[in-house]
Amino acid sequence: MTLKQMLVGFVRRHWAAYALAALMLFCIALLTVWIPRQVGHVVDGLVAGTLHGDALLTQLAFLVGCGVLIYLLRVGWRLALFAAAYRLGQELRTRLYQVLTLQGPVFFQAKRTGDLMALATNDIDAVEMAAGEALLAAFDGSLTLALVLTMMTLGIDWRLGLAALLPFPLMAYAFWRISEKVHQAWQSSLGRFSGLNQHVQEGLSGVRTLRALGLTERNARQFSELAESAGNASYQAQRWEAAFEPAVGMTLSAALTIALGLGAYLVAKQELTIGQLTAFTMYLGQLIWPMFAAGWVLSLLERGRAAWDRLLPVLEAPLTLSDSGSAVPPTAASIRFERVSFGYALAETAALTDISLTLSPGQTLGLVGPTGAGKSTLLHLLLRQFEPTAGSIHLGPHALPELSLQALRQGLAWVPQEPFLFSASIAENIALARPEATPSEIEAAARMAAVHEDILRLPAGYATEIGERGVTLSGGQRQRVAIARALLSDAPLLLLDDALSAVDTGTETQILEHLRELRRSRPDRSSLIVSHRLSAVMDADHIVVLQQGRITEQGGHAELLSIEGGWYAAQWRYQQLEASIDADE
Ligand SMILES: Nc1ncnc2c1ncn2[C@@H]1O[C@H](COP(=O)(O)OP(=O)(O)OP(=O)(O)O)[C@@H](O)[C@H]1O
Repeated sequence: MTLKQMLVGFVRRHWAAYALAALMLFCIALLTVWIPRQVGHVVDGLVAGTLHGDALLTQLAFLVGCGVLIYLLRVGWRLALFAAAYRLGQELRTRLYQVLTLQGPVFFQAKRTGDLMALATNDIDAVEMAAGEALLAAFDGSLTLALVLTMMTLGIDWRLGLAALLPFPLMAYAFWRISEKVHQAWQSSLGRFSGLNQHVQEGLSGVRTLRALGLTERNARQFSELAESAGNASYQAQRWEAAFEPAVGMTLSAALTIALGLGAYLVAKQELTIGQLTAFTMYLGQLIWPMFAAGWVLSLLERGRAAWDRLLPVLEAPLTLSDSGSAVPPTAASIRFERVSFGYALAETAALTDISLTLSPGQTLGLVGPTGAGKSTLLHLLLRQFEPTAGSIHLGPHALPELSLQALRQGLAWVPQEPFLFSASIAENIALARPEATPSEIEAAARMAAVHEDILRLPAGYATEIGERGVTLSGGQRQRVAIARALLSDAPLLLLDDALSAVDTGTETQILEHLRELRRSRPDRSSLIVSHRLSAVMDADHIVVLQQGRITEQGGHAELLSIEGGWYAAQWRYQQLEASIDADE
C-alpha cells in the first residue's frame, strides 16, 4: 500500500472532519479573492471622487469584518483538521504496537529497539503531518490558486493574466527537481535519527556497564558523531526545502515585471483602469501563498513518503509465528515433547536434538545440564517463541499450534532468568497477570515466594515504586517478585528458568517447600524447574539432564546419583563439596 492509498482510505473514513475543514477553507478562499476586487472598486471610487463619507466608512468596515471572519475560519479549519490527523497518528501507533506485541523473538532479533521507537515517534509524526497539514494546505493552495487565476484572467484582463503566468512552468520544473532531493534527504535523515535513537537506548540501558568499564567518554564521542551525522542529514533536507522559497520569489518577481510592463501599456491605451491594475498586482501577491503551499506540501509529502516507506515493512511484516489455533487450554497441565529438534536461524549446530519427555498433571520435572545445553531453548519452544524444526510438543491433548498464542501463554506461568519489572508499584508488578487480585492474594503470593518480609522493609511496602523512577531491587528480590507474579496467576503450569539462581540456598529451600505445599493443595498444577543448582530439583518427580542439546540422563534423584561417571552424580558431589566449604567459612 502506498502513502497515497493509505491517505485516501483514511480521508474516506474521516470524511466529515475533512469536509468541514474544506468548507471553511472554501469560504476563506472566496473572501480572500473578493477583497482585492473590493479594494479595486474603492480605489476607482476614490480616484473618480464618487466614494466618500458614510459609504467609504461602510466599505472599510466591511473589509475589516472580512479580515476577522477569515481569521476565525482559519482557526476553525486547523482545529477540525488536526483532530483528524491526530486520529491517524493514534491509529498508526496502535497498529504498530499491536504488530509488535504479536511478533516473536525472530522478528525482534532482526530489528533494533531504537529503530522501532523512532518509527513509533518520528516517522508516524511525519505521516501524520502528511495527512493533516499537507492535505489541507494542498486543498487550500489549489483552491486559492484557481480562484485567484479566475479573478485575474476573467475578472480583470485575460491578456494580462496569461502573460503573468508565463514564468510558472519553469517554477513547476524547479519544484519537481527539488522535491526529489527533499525525498532522498528525508530518507537519509529519518534513518540516521533511528541510529541515534538506538545509541541513546543502548547507552541508557547499559550506562552502569559503560561507567564501570570507563567507556563513557568513548560513548559520548560516538554519540556526538551520530548526532552530528543526523543533524547534517536533517540540515541537508532543510536546505533543499529552503530552495522552494527562491523559486517562488523569482517566479513572482518575473510575473510582476511582466504584469506591470503590460499593465502600464494597457492603462496608457485606456484598456485597463489603475484600480484594475492595483487589484491585479494584489492578486499576484495572493499567489505567494499557493506557491509556498505547493513547496511546503511537497516537502511534507516527501517526508511522509520516506517515513511510510520505513513503516510499511514493519506494519505488514508477516507474523513470525502463526496464530490460528482455537482449542481451549486444559485446566490440568501435562506436557509431552515428541522427538523435538530445533536449531536457531544463524547457528551452525542444533540447540536441541531428538528430545522426548513427559510431565503429568501435579508433577514436577527438573531440567539440568551444563551452560549452553539448551535448557532455556526448551522452555522457549514450550512458550512457542520459536517453532521446533522437527517433532511436536503437546499441552494436554493439544499440539501447541492448536491453541491460540494468548490461550497457550495464559496456561503457562513463566519466570525467566532475568525477569523484567515495570516502573510501577511492587503490588502492581506482582498482580500483572491478574490485575483484579486483592491485596491479601498479592501478599499470599509474596509470602510463598519468600519476598513478603523484604517488601515490608521497603519505604512504602507494597506501594513502593520500583524501576527507573523508584527503588532498585536486588537480583534475588527481583527473582522472587517475579515468582510471586507467576504464583498469583491461575496458570496450571509453572516454568522456572533458573529463577532461584540469585537467592541463597536457605531461601531457595523455603520457596521450594512452599511450592510443594501449593501442589498438595492444587494437584492439577505442575512445574518445570530449570536450575544449575541441583538442590532445586532433587525432590522433583523426574529429572532430565541435557548436554549439548540431547538428553543424556534421566530418572529420579537417587537413580541419577547411582549412574557411574554420570554428569548428575559428578555435579552433585561437586556442589555438595562447594556447599560444605561455604558452610565452614
Ligand atoms: N537467540 C539465539 N540465537 C542463536 N543461538 C542461540 C540463541 N539463544 C541461545 N542460543 C544458543 O543455543 C544454545 C542453547 O542455549 P540455551 O540458552 O538454551 O542454553 P541453557 O542451557 O539455557 O544455558 P544457560 O544454563 O547458560 O542458561 C547455546 O549454544 C546458545 O548459544
